[in-house]
Amino acid sequence: MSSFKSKSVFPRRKPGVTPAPKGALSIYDPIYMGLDTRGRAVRVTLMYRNILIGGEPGAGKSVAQGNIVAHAALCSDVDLILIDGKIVELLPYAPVADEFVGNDMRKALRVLRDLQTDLDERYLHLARTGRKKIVPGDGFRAKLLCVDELAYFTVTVGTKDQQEEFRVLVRDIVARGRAAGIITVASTQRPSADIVPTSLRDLFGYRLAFRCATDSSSDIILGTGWSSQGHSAVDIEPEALGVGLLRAEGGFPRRLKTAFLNDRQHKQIVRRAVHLRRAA
Ligand SMILES: Nc1ncnc2c1ncn2[C@@H]1O[C@H](COP(=O)(O)OP(=O)(O)OP(=O)(O)O)[C@@H](O)[C@H]1O
Repeated sequence: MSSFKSKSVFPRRKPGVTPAPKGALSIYDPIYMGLDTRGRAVRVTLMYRNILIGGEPGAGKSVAQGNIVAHAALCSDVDLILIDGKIVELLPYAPVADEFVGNDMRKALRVLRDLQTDLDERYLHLARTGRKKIVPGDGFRAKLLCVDELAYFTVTVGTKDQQEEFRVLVRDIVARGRAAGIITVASTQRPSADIVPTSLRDLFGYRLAFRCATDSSSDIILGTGWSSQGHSAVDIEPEALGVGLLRAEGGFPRRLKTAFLNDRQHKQIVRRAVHLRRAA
């Protein structure tokens, strides 16, 4: 995968807020995810948050993830770090990514280690300035880390040591990233305790469960106990592609149908994002 564009790693930008190019979005803006059962728009604000997306194969995870990445690509204030074990889901966004990693464990680990170093720098900056979170003007741009599919890197490829390092790095980035302006979007088609252990899943402020095979898989995404209260992604009809249960920190799961961008629309968004990012 070495032919993918790879800019110098995590450049530090000059302090001060550069005016956004005309028409650019912001990662501080709510991201449009789709419609709820009453036809109302569902939006999530991912800045200072993370989102875990799970569900059985073909249920709609990549489409949901694509909506988030599309929004982020059109923002002038966030860098994209895309890790895609399946390669094809996020590849269209490689031209606007600071880092794109395909099915390459060594590169994935290198990129995550760099991100962890960046995280350390951000916390040092917070400690020095006596503040609790990174804000615009700090000289640290927001970053969006998207990992598709967690299981690929934690159980399928690489050695046991590499898989463990991957798990530890992702957990640290999810745990400390919030305040530091590093957002994680992680997807899995295997919502099981070994892929998404409690120590990891509890760190996600947003959970999005598409159809799951069992109540326990659904609970792994949404949080323990929701299925026994009648909120289970098992109840989503198999033909209801793109229908999921979205739960925000402290809230009830809310049924939504995600917005669907086709390949042509993604291509158009990437072209626009390339233009916006050059102008930024
Ligand atoms: N919101 C939606 N509206 C219409 N169709 C959708 C929607 N979401 C998903 N689909 C349909 O379902 C198909 C599978 O969706 P998607 O690729 O997102 O599944 P997935 O959960 O990522 O699967 P896998 O785990 O195998 O990668 C899409 O190609 C599309 O045809």
